[in-house]
Amino acid sequence: MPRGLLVLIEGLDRTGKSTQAAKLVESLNNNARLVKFPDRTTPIGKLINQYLVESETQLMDQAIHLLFSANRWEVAETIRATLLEGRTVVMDRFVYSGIAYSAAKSVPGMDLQWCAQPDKGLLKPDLTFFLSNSQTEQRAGFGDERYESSSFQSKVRQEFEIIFNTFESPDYIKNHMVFLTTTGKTIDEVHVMIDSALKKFIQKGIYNEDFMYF
Ligand SMILES: Nc1ncnc2c1ncn2[C@@H]1O[C@H](COP(=O)(O)OP(=O)(O)O)[C@@H](O)[C@H]1O
Ligand SMILES: Cc1cn([C@H]2C[C@H](O)[C@@H](COP(=O)(O)OP(=O)(O)O)O2)c(=O)[nH]c1=O
Repeated sequence: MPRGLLVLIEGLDRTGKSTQAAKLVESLNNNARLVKFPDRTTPIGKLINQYLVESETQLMDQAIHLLFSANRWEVAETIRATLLEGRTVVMDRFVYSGIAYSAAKSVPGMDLQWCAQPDKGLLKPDLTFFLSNSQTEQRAGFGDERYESSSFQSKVRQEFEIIFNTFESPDYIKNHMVFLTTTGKTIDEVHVMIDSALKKFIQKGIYNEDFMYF
């Protein structure tokens, strides 16, 4: 039995990632599994949630970075097992967010290499969608959480670009990443873009049984 596909939906805050991840899983007849990061339901995830929603919660930037990474390692084995069952796993954020948001803080010593280290060894997605939207600040809920300010988001965007160009080969970017601008597009229109890119990816037959790793 062929393994399932590991699909990632990435992007800045309120770009429609969760909406699209849920729609994608639904369109795969619920045979796919949705995994959202941060997973706020685990004990580590509860701490992360507190940090994000309560501005008075203080944690060293290094500590919260490691908690976000640990939150991914908590479910790493479940993700692998699901893929080996032949089911697709759709992730809503993953390692790229972990590196980009922490690096955007410009904390001395927390450079890209430092930020990337704790996630080394996690499975790398077969296909990543990166959603961009220039109107997210007008969306419901923007500004409710710690990182949701225009200036910080624009720093995060720059870090994402640096990460893709530093850590990923042009070949990986060409074959395994899809950048979608969704400004002015409805939820359904974005879904159609994602669905057709996924079908094209499967048709090309680029992914194989071997897993890739960060
Ligand atoms: N294409 C779209 N057009 C308009 N509103 C959208 C679109 N996609 C998502 N939204 C809305 O924007 C808000 C944030 O969407 P969400 O999927 O939670 O984003 P994220 O997971 O990236 O933070 C929600 O209120 C959602 O209904
Ligand atoms: C997964 C992850 C998210 N984050 C940040 C991004 C978001 O600002 C915040 C919460 O993520 P998320 O719940 O996806 O927020 P949103 O729905 O607004 O996109 O946590 C990190 O800083 N590091 C990480 O490793």
